[in-house]
Formats: sequence, C-alpha cells, structure tokens
Amino acid sequence: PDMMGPPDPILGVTEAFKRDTNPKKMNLGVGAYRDDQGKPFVLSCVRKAEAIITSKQLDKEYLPIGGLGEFSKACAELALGADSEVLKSGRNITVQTISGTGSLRIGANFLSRFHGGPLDVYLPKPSWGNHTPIFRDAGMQLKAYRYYDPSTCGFDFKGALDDISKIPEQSVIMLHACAHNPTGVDPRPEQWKEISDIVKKRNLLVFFDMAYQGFASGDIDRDAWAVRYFIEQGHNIVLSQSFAKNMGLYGERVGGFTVVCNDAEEAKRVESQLKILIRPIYSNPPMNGARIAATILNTPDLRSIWLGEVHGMANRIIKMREQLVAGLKKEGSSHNWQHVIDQIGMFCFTGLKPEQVERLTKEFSVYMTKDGRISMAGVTSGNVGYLAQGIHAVTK
Ligand SMILES: Cc1ncc(COP(=O)(O)O)c(CN[C@](O)(C(=O)O)[C@@H](O)C(=O)O)c1O
Repeated sequence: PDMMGPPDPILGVTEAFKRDTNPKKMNLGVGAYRDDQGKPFVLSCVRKAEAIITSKQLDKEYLPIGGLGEFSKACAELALGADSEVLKSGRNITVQTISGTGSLRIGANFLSRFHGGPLDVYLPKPSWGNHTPIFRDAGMQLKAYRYYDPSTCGFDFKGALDDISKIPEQSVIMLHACAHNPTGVDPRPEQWKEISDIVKKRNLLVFFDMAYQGFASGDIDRDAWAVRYFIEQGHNIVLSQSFAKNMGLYGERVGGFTVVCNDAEEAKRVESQLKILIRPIYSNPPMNGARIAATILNTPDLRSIWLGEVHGMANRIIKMREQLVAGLKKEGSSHNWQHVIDQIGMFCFTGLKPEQVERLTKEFSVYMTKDGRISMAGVTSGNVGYLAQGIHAVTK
C-alpha cells in the first residue's frame, strides 16, 4: 500500500499510553480487566486448569476444524443453559473460534455466503468499533438502528423500536447480549420483550454478540437472559461468545460461534458448511485456551471458583463506578453522573466531548477512546480520586 493506515481507535490508545512518561497516567482504553493494583488479572481457576492440563502430558495433534468438542459443548451450554431444549434436540451447531472477533468474522462470512435475506446487518448506534470492518470485510452492508440517547446517557428505547420496525424483512440485526460496548447501556427485561416481538414481526435474523457473559451483572445466567429469552420466543439466533473477559483469556483467543437451526439435520448441514468455510482460513483453532476453558467449565470445583472470580471482577467494577461518582461530587461537580452508576459492564460512556477527552489526555494523561468511553477496569481505589479531579476539571 502507498499510505500508512491510522492506528486502531481502541488498541491505538494503549500504544499512546505506553509512550507517556507521566507516573499518574491511566489507561482507560482497551477493555481488559485490571485488579485494584492496576495489574492484569489471571484467574486462579485458570492457573489450576493449566496445572491439570500440564499433568496430563497431552499431545499436540490438530484439533478438528470445528475445534475441541468438549469446549464447544460447554460453551453452548454456558450460553443456552444446561436444560436448554435446543441442546437436548441437538438443533444447534457450536464451533470453537478465535475468540469473539473470530466468531463474529466466521459468522459474518457464513451469513454473507448463505443468508437468503438482504446482506444488510443493522448495528446499534453506536456499536463496538470493530463490528463495522468485520462485517464490511465479510461482504455485508452496514446499516444502523438508534440505540443510545446522548441526552440521558441511556437507552433510546423508542428510537430503537421505531428504527427496528422499519428494517426490511429478513435483514440481520446485531444485538449485544449484555454490557453493551461502548455505552454500558442495556435494555431492561421488559424492553427486551418488546424488541423480541418487533424483531419477530419483521422476521429479522438475530446475531447476538455475548462477549461479557458473567462480567456484566456478575451472574452468568442473568447476563444470558436475553439470549435465552429470544430462543424461547422462537428466534433461531446466531451467537458469538468470547472468554477473553469473563475468564481473562484475552491473548489465548477463546471463543465460540453458534447457529440455532430448525432441527438436528439442518444443524449437520450448517456444520458441514462452517467446516468448509473455516478450513481455508485457519484450518483448525488453537488448542491451549480451549483446553483451559473446557477444564474450568467441566470440572465442578474449578467452575464454582470461576463463578466466584467473575462475580468478584464485576463487583470491583461496580464499586469503582460508585467511587467515581462520589469523587465527582466531592470535587464539587454540578453535573448529574447517575449514568456512570446505571451503566453496566466493562465500559462507562461518560458523555465527555472529544475536546474534553483531548484535554483529559493532554493535561492529566488519562487515556480513553475519543467517543468518551472509559474502561472502568482501569480504575482503582488508588487512582479514582485523580480521575474524578480530571473529569471535573474538563467538565466544569
Ligand atoms: C462487544 C464485543 N464483541 C467482541 C469483542 C471481541 O473480543 P475478543 O476478540 O478479544 O474476544 C469485544 C472486545 N472489545 C474490547 O474489549 C474493547 O472494546 O476494548 C477489546 O478487547 C477490543 O479488542 O477492542 C467486544 O467488546
């Protein structure tokens, strides 16, 4: 190419952060959990699983194209619930993917090749930045539906329903299952029910992205409620899952892609086509992360340790939200910061304007994405006061 491409809007923030020499600098860019000392956190259940796997002295043979079977089964069960009718009737196919991004891309390529309806995917406005190039590079057309209301820093429920009611039949609609990125704004259960009804009326294909199951509320089943409700309502969804955040397996690249079909025969046909799609891309997925996730999910003791640790991560973030708002009040801010507490999951959509973000970075070395999103995981009891000072200084 004859031109330099721009840095990634999210991962590029970390590059800029690393260059900053200010000892008070804060990286609130990438959605990666840190403990209260600001350090990356490897879950103890992961370390225990690694020890078990090492002791087994397993071989390094290729995995099947669809990945590690015991992982894919446990991955689907985590999302759909152990007593799921879909799992019992075998009408889902779940393949291991290269984390959530890989799952979304395989899904986008699959739909681009096989979806009978319009190749338009409707993303919430705003959505995770990477959704756009994933679907664009897979040959889908990007469209959007209203989702975030800047005036309330909350959900534009009416706008969303209005837009969804106009989406052409059989289009694809992207829904964030929980912990919406970048806004942290999720529909309430009764709002999900209305969205399900209108989506069914429009006969849309639902693509659920669940990258934060357990990380939003701290409860695995609660965070999967929307996914399970839509399936109960008869939507044959497609679903992307990631274990980057809720198991802290970021660099291990562990994810799954699920298609809910009409019956087990269709699931077999879909599986055959997914394998044909995957084989010329990466042939078969890496085994290490999948073995860790499968060991945790399938070993009762490790699973319960995991549920405790993911609950703990979610709780720390919720506490940081409360401490940030308390800090802003202490600084004398006259703004209403209730949305910082009401929002859920890794991110807080502060409502800061780009020029305020600019000042926060320049004057306080606080790094975040230009849209005003901060990863709450980068906030600790040691730096939350400094962050409150900075935000107050640029918003008063
Ligand atoms: C909604 C959503 N879906 C899928 C993914 C994919 O994640 P992975 O491929 O690692 O499983 C992310 C991660 N998004 C980020 O947390 C973020 O927005 O900062 C970050 O990891 C990223 O890659 O951008 C996400 O926020």
